[in-house]
Amino acid sequence: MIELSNISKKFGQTTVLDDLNLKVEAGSRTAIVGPSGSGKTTLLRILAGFETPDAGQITLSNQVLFDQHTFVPAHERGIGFVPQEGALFPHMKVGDNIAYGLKGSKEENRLRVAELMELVSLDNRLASHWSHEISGGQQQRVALARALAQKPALMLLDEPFSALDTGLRAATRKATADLLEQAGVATILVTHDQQEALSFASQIAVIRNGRFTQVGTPVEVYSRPVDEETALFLGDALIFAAQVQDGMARCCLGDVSVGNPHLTGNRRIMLRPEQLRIMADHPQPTAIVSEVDFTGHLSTLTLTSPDWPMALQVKTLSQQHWQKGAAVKVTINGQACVLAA
Ligand SMILES: Nc1ncnc2c1ncn2[C@@H]1O[C@H](COP(=O)(O)OP(=O)(O)OP(=O)(O)O)[C@@H](O)[C@H]1O
Repeated sequence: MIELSNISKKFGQTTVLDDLNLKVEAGSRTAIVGPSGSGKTTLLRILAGFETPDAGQITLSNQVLFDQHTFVPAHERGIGFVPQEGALFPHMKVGDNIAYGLKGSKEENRLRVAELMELVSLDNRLASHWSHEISGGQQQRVALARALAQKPALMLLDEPFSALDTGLRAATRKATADLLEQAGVATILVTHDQQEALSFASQIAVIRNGRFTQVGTPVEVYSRPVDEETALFLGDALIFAAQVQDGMARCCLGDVSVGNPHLTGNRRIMLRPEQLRIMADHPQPTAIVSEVDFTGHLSTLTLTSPDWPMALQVKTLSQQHWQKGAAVKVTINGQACVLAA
């Protein structure tokens, strides 16, 4: 569907995008996730046609959009773009915002606007409101409806949910994902929020300093991150020194499978906190709970043991028996991930 090959971009002497390659299949959802300043918006603007790369090639359904001889302008790309904020024209009513760019008669456009508003679950009566008279979540839906009006094959979303509060954010994200899937529109979402990326997309591209450090499914990048920085960026991680041999890693918590018999030597391994099983009232405890930070649903336990080189901090489901001084047994579920040296 859309394919980027060797895309690079400099602003002055600074390399902002460095040799990026990515494929997005028709009708699929990809999230580009990375810290502030990593180049996400620049990449999205390049795909939309608002910015020109210095090198590389972009093709959409086998049509070259950009290479050293070709530059298809934004309005000819058939790509929808919902920017971070300020997406709506303030001097236009909601209905006119959505109709902007529609080419039909007045009556045809009115019907199409009603159809699009229904698609994004907006009450049709809002069509006659000014954009500042509707909520942030509704404004995002209007922006989405306006982009969908062009029947794009590809939709670009630049942190479209960032201005919304937590509850509305999750609901709008789910509604957006569902409607784009129903419409069969491929989507690229840019976000610095790893949970948003993992929940929204079927393909995650992790970007750091203008390079993709890893591209894979949400489960792959979360449970098998390539390096420590990617591991920590995608969620809480426990990282240990380990001796790796014959598909097993020996670390301070015991032996754990790494799933790959070819890895050997002194390595660093990663576990996600949910892989630790912490049992109170066990006949053979291995650690002591030295701190409990209760935050409602979850508590952070600080665990210490004379056999460990350092204390472990583990976020886990709150339980009444997590008391300071409790003796616990700690075991590992699943496989550890061996990080790049
Ligand atoms: N037009 C420009 N001229 C010069 N430098 C720019 C320009 N646009 C972006 N940059 C720089 O490129 C780098 C990447 O910016 P970009 O906005 O793509 O990052 P981002 O990952 O989207 O960040 P954020 O999450 O904060 O929006 C930054 O260092 C930024 O200052």
